[in-house]
Amino acid sequence: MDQRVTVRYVESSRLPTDWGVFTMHGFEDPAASKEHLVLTMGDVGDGAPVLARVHSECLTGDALFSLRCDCGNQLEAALKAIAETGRGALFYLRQEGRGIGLLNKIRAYRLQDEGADTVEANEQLGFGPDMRDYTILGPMFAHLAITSINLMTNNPRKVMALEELGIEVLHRVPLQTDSNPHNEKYLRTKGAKLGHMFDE
Ligand SMILES: Nc1nc2c(ncn2[C@@H]2O[C@H](COP(=O)(O)OP(=O)(O)OP(=O)(O)O)[C@@H](O)[C@H]2O)c(=O)[nH]1
Ligand SMILES: [Zn+2]
Repeated sequence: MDQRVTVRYVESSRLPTDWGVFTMHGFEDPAASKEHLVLTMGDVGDGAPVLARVHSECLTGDALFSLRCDCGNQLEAALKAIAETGRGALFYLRQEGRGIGLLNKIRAYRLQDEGADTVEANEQLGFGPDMRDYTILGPMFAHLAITSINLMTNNPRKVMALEELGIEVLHRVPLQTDSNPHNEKYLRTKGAKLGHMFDE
């Protein structure tokens, strides 16, 4: 395992939602001063493949109803799918703004307001297009004894990152939600520059 990964399990509790009652597991990464969550339903440690979502924090989309992206809709769709299946895991990683943080995301949005796309905006700020590090997932998967998943994502790089961690990704389950006039360009750029797979 990566020597820098210091993620530790802390505690679990119930988390009732509109779609069902999840168990919420808290993890801390003291070296990075980050706190991560996993919501599970059912017995995810029994060895059978688990329906899973690895969701990156997007405060604006997940909590503030922003139409600039598809994050809030994806979060809701993933939780619903897990509840309908009765078993699954949603990893909620505090990697806001593809790892650049909330305030830098606002800087990037400002550049996008002036015409840049999401990749150009990151680059103008001196960041790579996607600064996320998925190695933090290693201890979280190990704690939950999940070794094999069906992953809800449109991002093939996420699939590769998980396989590199030793997690078997049996299927990629597309997680597409409706576009709107505010996120059309964002979704187009993800498809054209970041490799995301979308059906027309
Ligand atoms: N830097 C930056 N980050 C953004 C922007 N819009 C959304 N994000 C962040 O992007 C992350 C979500 O990543 P996405 O690229 O939308 O999707 P993904 O996780 O790679 O792929 P899926 O699994 O298909 O959702 C969240 O952390 C958001 O905060 C943006 O314009 N600039
Ligand atoms: Zn978002």
